[in-house]
Amino acid sequence: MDALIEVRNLVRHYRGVKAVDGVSFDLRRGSCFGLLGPNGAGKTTTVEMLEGINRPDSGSIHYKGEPLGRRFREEAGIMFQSTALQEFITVRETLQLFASLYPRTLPLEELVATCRLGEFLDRDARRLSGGQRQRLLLAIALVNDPEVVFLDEPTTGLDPQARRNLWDLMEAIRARGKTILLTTHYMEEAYILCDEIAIMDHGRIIAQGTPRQLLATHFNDVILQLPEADLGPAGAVLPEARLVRNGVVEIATADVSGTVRGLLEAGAALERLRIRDRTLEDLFLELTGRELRA
Ligand SMILES: Nc1ncnc2c1ncn2[C@@H]1O[C@H](COP(=O)(O)OP(=O)(O)OP(=O)(O)O)[C@@H](O)[C@H]1O
Repeated sequence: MDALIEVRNLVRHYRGVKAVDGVSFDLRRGSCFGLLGPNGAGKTTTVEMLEGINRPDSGSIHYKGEPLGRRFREEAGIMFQSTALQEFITVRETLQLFASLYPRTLPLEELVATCRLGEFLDRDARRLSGGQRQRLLLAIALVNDPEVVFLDEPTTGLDPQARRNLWDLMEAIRARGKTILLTTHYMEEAYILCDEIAIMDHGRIIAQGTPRQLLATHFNDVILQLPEADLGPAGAVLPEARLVRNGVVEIATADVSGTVRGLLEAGAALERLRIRDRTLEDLFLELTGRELRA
């Protein structure tokens, strides 16, 4: 897979704040690339520079080997975090309005079917639920049948069901060969949807790779979870790697048998013991010392 977009050494300051501090990556054709990070990491600023709506102080962005220009604008689709929808017009009219801005567009029926807008096509576009609104914004991003789609935190604020619905739509878009750049603070979302992930913090990429690669490179252990109340006297002799979350102790270990034996010998009750794999959330915590959703 070759690079559709090449990003090199992007830097962007806002009055003393280095929002983006030397970011480089390739967006490969047909892939879903995830930019992950906490609030203020620099994701939106990075995406806005790729979208051509925010100018870098330095660095370069090439689309199909050329600086961003008319070709890029015609072939890119953008789903903004918030788009002011026109008052008193329906979903159908909103789509027609956006379609009128492009020389080449997808047929309306196809957009409606892809984004499942059929049920509320004639409703005032401002009277939609959060999930319906995101589906409309996604349809707007697809109106010109783009090659590359930018999705900036598309599922933030949605309930779990609506989030899953949107994931299905994103999968369907990728299955049609589109290239996707997604920003999110949801690890699970990135893990499920993305071929490649870059984790950002303080304007820099601090880790990059496929979700599996990232976890395999950084971890060779699993997490044992046990309610703190069940530790009993073992609490005093616990291995160092422990973390208490909502009353549950987490013990990182590469030697499950040995650790379980040790806990039993030290008097812990293990009926409620759980084992979980490492997640991207753990990776972020390990790399930065902070929780991702801080
Ligand atoms: N227009 C602006 N003027 C001044 N500072 C800004 C502006 N936009 C962003 N910043 C600052 O730049 C940094 C990066 O912000 P950015 O919005 O790119 O992060 P983000 O990772 O997208 O965060 P979020 O997840 O909250 O959207 C933050 O410190 C932010 O306060």
